[in-house]
Amino acid sequence: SHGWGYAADNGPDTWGENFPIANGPRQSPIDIVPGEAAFDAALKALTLKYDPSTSIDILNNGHSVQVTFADDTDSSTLTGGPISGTYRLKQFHFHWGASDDKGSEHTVAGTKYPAELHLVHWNTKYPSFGEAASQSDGLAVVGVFLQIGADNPQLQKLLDAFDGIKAKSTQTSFANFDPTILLPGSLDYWTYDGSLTTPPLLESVTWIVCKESISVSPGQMEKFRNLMFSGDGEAPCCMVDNYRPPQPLKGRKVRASFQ
Ligand SMILES: CC#CCNS(=O)(=O)c1cc(S(N)(=O)=O)ccc1C(=O)O
Ligand SMILES: [Zn+2]
Repeated sequence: SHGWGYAADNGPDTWGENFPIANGPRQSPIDIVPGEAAFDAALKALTLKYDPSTSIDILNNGHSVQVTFADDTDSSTLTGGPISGTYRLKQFHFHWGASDDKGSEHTVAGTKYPAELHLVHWNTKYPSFGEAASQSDGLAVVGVFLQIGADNPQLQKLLDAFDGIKAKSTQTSFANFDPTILLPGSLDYWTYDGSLTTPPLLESVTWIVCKESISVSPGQMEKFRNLMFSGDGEAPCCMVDNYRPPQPLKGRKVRASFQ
């Protein structure tokens, strides 16, 4: 099997072969230890302003399920928080496990959540996402943990679209979706300097991880697990455990926006 993935022969432990930055100084995800995160009163509140008309399609890209947004204007943006300037929403996607005891990328004092949502934004001081992705302040990803609980009706429209994108490299239109409905009630967050958690693992991400999680039911988790890493006509392989484990902190400080 060529190309990176999450299996034994192409998973996170092998990524350093083609992407040596995998062993770099600011890799993600990390284990967040609340007791070691310093409250920083200078951190601003997050301002997330999303225009549902910018949602375009939902895609199974062979690594995750992703909803892509039009990012040619400042219609859906992230401002405030630990960042300066305006970052545009490009896409959101998830990471999850084969069972409810794992699946998130970030962990909190060693605790794994069953899934984690990532909303990817890029700094408009750069001309494009691709250009921003290679800059140390180019990207900002908001992470939200999903924890097992009651059915989450806000996820339902997303989950209902999964039947049409079961196989790798399939997509369907996905209009008028407002990702705000996926956010927790509190936007208290931890923040640190990190990287993409998939190849090319670029060290260009300001991570903003929400302290409060959103709920997902066991039945809803099964819908994520029915997606496939494999394409039509390939040996079927369920899309599960598409998460990178926590990476060394290497002296980085994690700050908290809350006391
Ligand atoms: C150049 C380049 C790049 C990365 N693209 S991404 O930021 O949308 C992204 C970000 C992340 S994550 N987990 O780092 O937010 C995962 C996957 C993707 C993706 O390509 O699908
Ligand atoms: Zn991600």
